[in-house]
Amino acid sequence: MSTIAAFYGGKSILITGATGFLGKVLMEKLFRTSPDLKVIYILVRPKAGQTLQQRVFQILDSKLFEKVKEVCPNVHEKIRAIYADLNQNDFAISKEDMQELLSCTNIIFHCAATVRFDDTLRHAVQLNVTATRQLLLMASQMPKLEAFIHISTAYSNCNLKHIDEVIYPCPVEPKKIIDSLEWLDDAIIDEITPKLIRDWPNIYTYTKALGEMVVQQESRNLNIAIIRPSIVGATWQEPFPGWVDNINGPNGIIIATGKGFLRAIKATPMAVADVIPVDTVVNLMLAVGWYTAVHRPKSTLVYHITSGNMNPCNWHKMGVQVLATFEKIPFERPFRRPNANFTSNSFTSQYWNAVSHRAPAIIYDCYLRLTGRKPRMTKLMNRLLRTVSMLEYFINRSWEWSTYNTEMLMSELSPEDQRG
Ligand SMILES: CCCCCCCCCCCCCCCCCCCCCCCC(=O)SCCNC(=O)CCNC(=O)[C@H](O)C(C)(C)COP(=O)(O)OP(=O)(O)OC[C@H]1O[C@@H](n2cnc3c(N)ncnc32)[C@H](O)[C@@H]1OP(=O)(O)O
Ligand SMILES: NC(=O)C1=CN([C@@H]2O[C@H](COP(=O)(O)OP(=O)(O)OC[C@H]3O[C@@H](n4cnc5c(N)ncnc54)[C@H](OP(=O)(O)O)[C@@H]3O)[C@@H](O)[C@H]2O)C=CC1
Repeated sequence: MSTIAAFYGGKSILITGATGFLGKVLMEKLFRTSPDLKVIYILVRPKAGQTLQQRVFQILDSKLFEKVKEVCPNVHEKIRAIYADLNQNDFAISKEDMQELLSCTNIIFHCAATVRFDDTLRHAVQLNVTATRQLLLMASQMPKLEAFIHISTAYSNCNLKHIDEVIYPCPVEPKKIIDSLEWLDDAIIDEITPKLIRDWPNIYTYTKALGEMVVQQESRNLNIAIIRPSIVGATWQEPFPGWVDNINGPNGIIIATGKGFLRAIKATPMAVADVIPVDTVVNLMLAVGWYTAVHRPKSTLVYHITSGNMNPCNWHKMGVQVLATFEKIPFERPFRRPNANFTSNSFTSQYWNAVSHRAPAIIYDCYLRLTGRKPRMTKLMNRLLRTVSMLEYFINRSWEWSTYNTEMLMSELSPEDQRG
């Protein structure tokens, strides 16, 4: 049996963000490879009219968990959904649940965050900074805690070209920002946000950098590690290839290309497409949890999980592969035949947006109106182009991430664990 899988046997694990993309795959891998773990606590909030139990059942009944049912038939008894809203300062966790978390938790994987690029600063600070601080305070009251694994992003310092596995200081102390947000009104916050985030491209990456500083400043005597994945894509191998459940990052753009909505995107074709499969990220998370708990490094180690220096791909190659795939396996009833290109400059991009995106959408909506149906294409196209505009920063640049710590960790693993 794998050393790492054996380590999680009998453990009580707390996962925040377990209902998210990364959290679900982490939960699945834990149940499938360490079915003798004691319990996984997940902080869940009601969403889209579903209760906690309904959300948990929906996740456990999904295709992603098919293999888990075979190896861990009592999985329902090993998962403990705890009501929590990270927007609330005390997470709105009941006294009884809090008592159980504080007294029983051995490992914490903190995945919860807002990953929206256009969130408000107030909401993003609440989730990506204040909630992290609150969880660290909780962790400091857990006598059995062996490791706290914080999930950040490889883009938390994307204002730098070369990024090392270290925590970089932010221009403004997180505590000062948290305190200011308590009395500033939204209008003032909106006005000062561009100046505050400086050369960060969006509020998401900026607040993830602040979150890392909070981890460093409030680590107390906790045994902590930070993991920075790049762009997390669909599963490569486990539990089966090609699983993804969101339209974030490349996923939405690829779908829009396949449906024939997107015909051109402003990208640097030779820029590194640093996409990393979600199961690869989860394998590293479990390895980091084991290493941090067993070897107890003297300081908070940062681990980059990126593909650019191991198995580099670029956006051109990815685009060609995407189009070839849709040639072989087309969507049903696409808006148009998939045929997209990268444009290199803003004027050409604006031209294609007008001619190949907005005009066809308007014409199609006229057709819908004439045939007595509700127009929807212009709204969808505007949303898609807004999404593309937010992603353009990341597809017109390349970064170099050092991976010394990740390589060191890999060298500590058994051959079986190195295979993941
Ligand atoms: C040579 C051949 C060339 C071929 C070119 C074409 C091929 C292309 C393939 C390769 C290119 C791929 C480029 C991708 C670039 C990836 C870069 C990503 C970088 C991320 C760096 C950081 C990674 C992280 O650390 S965190 C995870 C990343 N976070 C995100 O990705 C979040 C980004 N998304 C957002 O912030 C929001 O979704 C936002 C603001 C962009 C849109 O918000 P909005 O409120 O408008 O939408 P939603 O509420 O999300 O959804 C409303 C509605 O719109 C639909 N929708 C939303 N996004 C997309 C989308 N991308 N594509 C399609 N549809 C989308 C969504 O379904 C909703 O529909 P409803 O019916 O209203 O629910
Ligand atoms: N996806 C990617 O490409 C990358 C992601 N990351 C990091 O990985 C982590 C997970 O990302 P990912 O899984 O993609 O994100 P998702 O948006 O899929 O999941 C976010 C999770 O956070 C939870 N959450 C958000 N707000 C609250 C709240 N107020 N109270 C309780 N829970 C809340 C969500 O719960 P709910 O289901 O109720 O909304 C969900 O479980 C994040 O920290 C992100 O920064 C890093 C690099 C790349």
